[in-house]
Amino acid sequence: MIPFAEALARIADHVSPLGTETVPLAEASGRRLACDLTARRAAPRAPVSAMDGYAVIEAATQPGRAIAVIGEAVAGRRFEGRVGEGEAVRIFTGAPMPEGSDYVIMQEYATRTGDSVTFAEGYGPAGHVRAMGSDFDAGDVLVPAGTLLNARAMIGAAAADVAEVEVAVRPRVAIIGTGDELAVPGSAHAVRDAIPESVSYGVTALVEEAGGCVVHRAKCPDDLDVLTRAAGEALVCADLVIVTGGASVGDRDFAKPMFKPHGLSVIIPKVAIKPGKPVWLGKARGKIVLGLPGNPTSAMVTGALFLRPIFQALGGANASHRWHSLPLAAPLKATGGRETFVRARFDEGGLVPIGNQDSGAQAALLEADWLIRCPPDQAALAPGSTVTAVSF
Ligand SMILES: Nc1nc2c(c(=O)[nH]1)N[C@H]1C(S)=C(S)[C@@H](COP(=O)(O)OP(=O)(O)OC[C@H]3O[C@@H](n4cnc5c(N)ncnc54)[C@H](O)[C@@H]3O)O[C@H]1N2
Ligand code: MOO
Repeated sequence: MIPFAEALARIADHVSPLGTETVPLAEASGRRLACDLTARRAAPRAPVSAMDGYAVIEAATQPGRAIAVIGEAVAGRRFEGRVGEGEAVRIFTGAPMPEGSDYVIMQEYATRTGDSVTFAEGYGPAGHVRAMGSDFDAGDVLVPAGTLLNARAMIGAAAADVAEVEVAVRPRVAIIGTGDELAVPGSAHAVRDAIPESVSYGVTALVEEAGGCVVHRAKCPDDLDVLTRAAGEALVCADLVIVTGGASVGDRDFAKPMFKPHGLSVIIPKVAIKPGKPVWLGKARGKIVLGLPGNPTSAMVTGALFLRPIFQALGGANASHRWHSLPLAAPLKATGGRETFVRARFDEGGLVPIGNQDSGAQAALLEADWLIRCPPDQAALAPGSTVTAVSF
């Protein structure tokens, strides 16, 4: 059994990048960026209006005095002339500010009569002008290499004005669920002693969130021959094979033995964490194999803690977690001899450990969106204490 920090270090040491490919921007969502994306132009490229209204010279404008409207500026087509004192240009949101103007009065304060406009009291103090470069400058790195292109990052990528992006090759993942008791969801109720196979569904979602693609799924009984064949098939079609269950010490725990004939070398044997100490990592036929414990909560906790760094490493990024220092809003129990990841939810006042900390829990997972990282033998903590946590 090795400490969690050592397990993360071994992932960084043993999991190599799969390489990169270029894809059209429209297909880049969910992919991991391989190179920095740099802005070709500032945004805005010139000062622009933030409102629909009238562009004027602030110092030369006063409420109640009619001024001449000399033209129009729209987003994508500027007014080519110059605004002078006592003049206004009709302007719309996003339009470049006409030369000479420095201020936009919202149309809600304007009364238009033919070619002149009068403004009501109270239009200030904001001038509603977005300064050139106020969003970003030419040459700024908008999206750094290694970023998983989520919704917000896609905006930055497109704003960088690129048609295609270089991304990490999407890891192909196979998931093998092991256990005689497992039935396809929808069929378990009809079979005595069967349970719905839930873990692979959660693991699939974790894989997809991390930028991977599940290419193969199998659900196998605890039969070493069957499992060994399943391991062989999975190793052919995937870059990463995830096997769930059978990781412990029971007579029918075959997760490691099923990979032995395929040349398994163990990188992480088990990890001194709670829950999930049976989690393991190895390599077989040049592919990464991750073994997750069968208990659903243990599988999700270890999945979250290990899949993220594995995908980062496969994608050529630094393998790391984003740890947060957050306050406790409820008491936290003392930890035992293993580093412990307490499932918690975030309330207004801070983190609240959820009631059911059983590693076999399924229903309680829905409540928990944070993991509190507790060192071994930590004393009980009172509300208000600061803890280290990672999103779950
Ligand atoms: N004598 C010992 N027993 C156990 C130890 C130990 O150190 N000594 N470790 C315990 C810990 S910790 C865990 S975690 C579990 C993990 O065991 P396995 O990885 O071998 O998991 P299974 O025995 O196959 O299953 C455990 C539990 O989870 C259910 N399960 C399994 N797969 C799924 C699935 N895909 N979907 C839903 N539920 C699943 C299974 O039915 C069992 O109830 O071992 C402890 N034992
Ligand atoms: O560590 Mo196991 O994953 O607690 O039940």
